[in-house]
Amino acid sequence: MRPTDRVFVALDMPETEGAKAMAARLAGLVGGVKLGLEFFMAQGPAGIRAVVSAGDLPLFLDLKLHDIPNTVAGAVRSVAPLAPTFLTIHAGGGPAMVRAAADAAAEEAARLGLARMRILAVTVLTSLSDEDLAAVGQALPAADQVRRLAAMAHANGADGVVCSPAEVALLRADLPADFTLMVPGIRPSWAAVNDQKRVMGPGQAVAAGADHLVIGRPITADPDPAAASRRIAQELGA
Ligand SMILES: O=c1ccn([C@@H]2O[C@H](COP(=O)(O)O)[C@@H](O)[C@H]2O)c(=O)[nH]1
Repeated sequence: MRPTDRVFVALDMPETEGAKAMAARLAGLVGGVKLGLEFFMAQGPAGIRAVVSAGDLPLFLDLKLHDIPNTVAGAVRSVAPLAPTFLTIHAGGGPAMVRAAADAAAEEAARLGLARMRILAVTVLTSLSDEDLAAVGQALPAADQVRRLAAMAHANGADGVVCSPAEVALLRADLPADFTLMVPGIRPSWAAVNDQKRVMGPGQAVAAGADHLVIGRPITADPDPAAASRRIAQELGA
């Protein structure tokens, strides 16, 4: 994999034209686009299609589905025609929900004749610290909770997890090499940390074993997003 292919740029914005322009500008400098709740709530599936075709890049659809198994399976079927490479669900939805999502992804791919989207389970959001977890009644440190959720997600058919860079090395030791580690909370030394709590630089995260990096504001809020992407690519060894 080329170093730039590891990076999914998070296009957290509500407007199609802005997201299309950013995707087109970054084509060749990143491996794919990540579209999430802000964009999907505003523009829906039609907006997603427009952005993907503007950059001709793989799609990571970060909807973080979290509901009862039947509802999540239905949502997975509903987004399958968008042919995302990756789709997120929340691991906290439990074993039956993870299994329902994985089964729905496989069934729908076979029915539509598409490549199967890879289901990624979000473990503990990178914006949460150990203290934040305690405040919502989770006594375990974040790293322990991430390990527990990742093992559960793997056992129930998920293709990988979303975790912070701080847990990558632990999960690499626990889980098979083909279990995808998708890693946000990436902050080059020159970028603001913002609301993220468990962060690391891009080079360090890949050295620890991350497959893909999710990077938003360090690229999209930079006055020159293409130059920021090139700086990150250099740090990854391009
Ligand atoms: O635990 C998580 C899960 C998802 N994200 C998403 O990644 C990007 C990060 O954007 P930055 O601007 O680089 O902070 C964003 O779209 C989140 O929704 C995450 O940060 N942490």
